Amino acid sequence: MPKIKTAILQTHVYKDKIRNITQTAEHLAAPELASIDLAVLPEMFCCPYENKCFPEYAEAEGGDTWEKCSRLAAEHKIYLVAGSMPERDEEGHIYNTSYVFDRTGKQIGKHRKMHLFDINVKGGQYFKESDTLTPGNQVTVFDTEFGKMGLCICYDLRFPELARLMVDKGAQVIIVPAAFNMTTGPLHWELMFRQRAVDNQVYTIGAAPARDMNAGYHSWGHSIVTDPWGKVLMEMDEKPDIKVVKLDLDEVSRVREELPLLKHRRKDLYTLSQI
Ligand SMILES: NC(=O)CC(=O)C(=O)O
Repeated sequence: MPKIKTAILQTHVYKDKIRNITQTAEHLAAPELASIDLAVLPEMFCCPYENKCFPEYAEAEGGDTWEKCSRLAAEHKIYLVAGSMPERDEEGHIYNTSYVFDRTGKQIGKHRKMHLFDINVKGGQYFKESDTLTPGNQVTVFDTEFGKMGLCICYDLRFPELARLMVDKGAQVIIVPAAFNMTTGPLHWELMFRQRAVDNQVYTIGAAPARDMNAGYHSWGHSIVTDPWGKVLMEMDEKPDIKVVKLDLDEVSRVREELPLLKHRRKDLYTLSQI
C-alpha cells in the first residue's frame, strides 16, 4: 500500500477572509508540498473563531470559499480537507462545516460539527457555539484511493462513540480540523488524539489555527499526527507551520492484527448503533 503524503497546515487566521484563502493557495503551491496526496487545513481557517464572525463569514455550500478550495484540490491534484468554515443553509441555519475535495476538485465529503462547543470553565475558557451555530447530525466517512477516512471537528473528538462509529464504517484515519484553547489544550489535546488513536487503532490528524494572542479566542495550536499505536509522529508548537507526514495504512492492519481490540469486542453483550 503506498504511503499517504499528508500536509498539515497550521495557519494564521486573518480577519480578511480572502487573505486566508490566498495564503492557503500560496502554501499549497510551495515546492515542498509538490508531491503531497492530502492536505488538511484548520478549524475555521478562513474566519476568526468568534460567534460574532460566524454569521458574517457564512457562505452556502458551493459559495466562493468552497469554489476556491475545490479549485485548489483540482489544481494540485490532491485530496483537500478544507478545515472548516461557517456554512449557511437555505433556512438560514449556520453550521461549522468541513468539506472534502478529491483530486479533481469534486466534493466527496462534508461534515457539520455534531457536538457544539458550549463550555464554561471557571477562571478559564467560556464559549457557547450554540448561540449562533446549529449542530450537524451525520457521521462522516469518505472514500479515497488509499482507503476510508473519518472526519469530525474539534469538540466532536471528545465523544468516543463518534470515533467508533466512524471506525465501524471503515475509517482507518480520523481527520480533525480543531482549535483547542489555552484552558483545555495543555492537558487534553495530545491525550485526546492519542486516546482516540489507541482505542480505534487508526491514525489521527489534528490541524489547528496558529495562536494569535490578539484574537478573541486563543488557539492551542499544536497540530498533531499520531499513529495507530498511539505514538505522536508529529506535533507543532503554537506558531504558524506546515509539516508533511507519511501515513502507512499497512500499519493500521498490522496493529489491528497483533492487538485485535476491534475483534475482541463483546458484541454479544453490548453494541453501539447509530439511530
Ligand atoms: N473548540 C472546540 O470545539 C473544542 C475545544 O476547544 C475543546 O474541546 O477543548
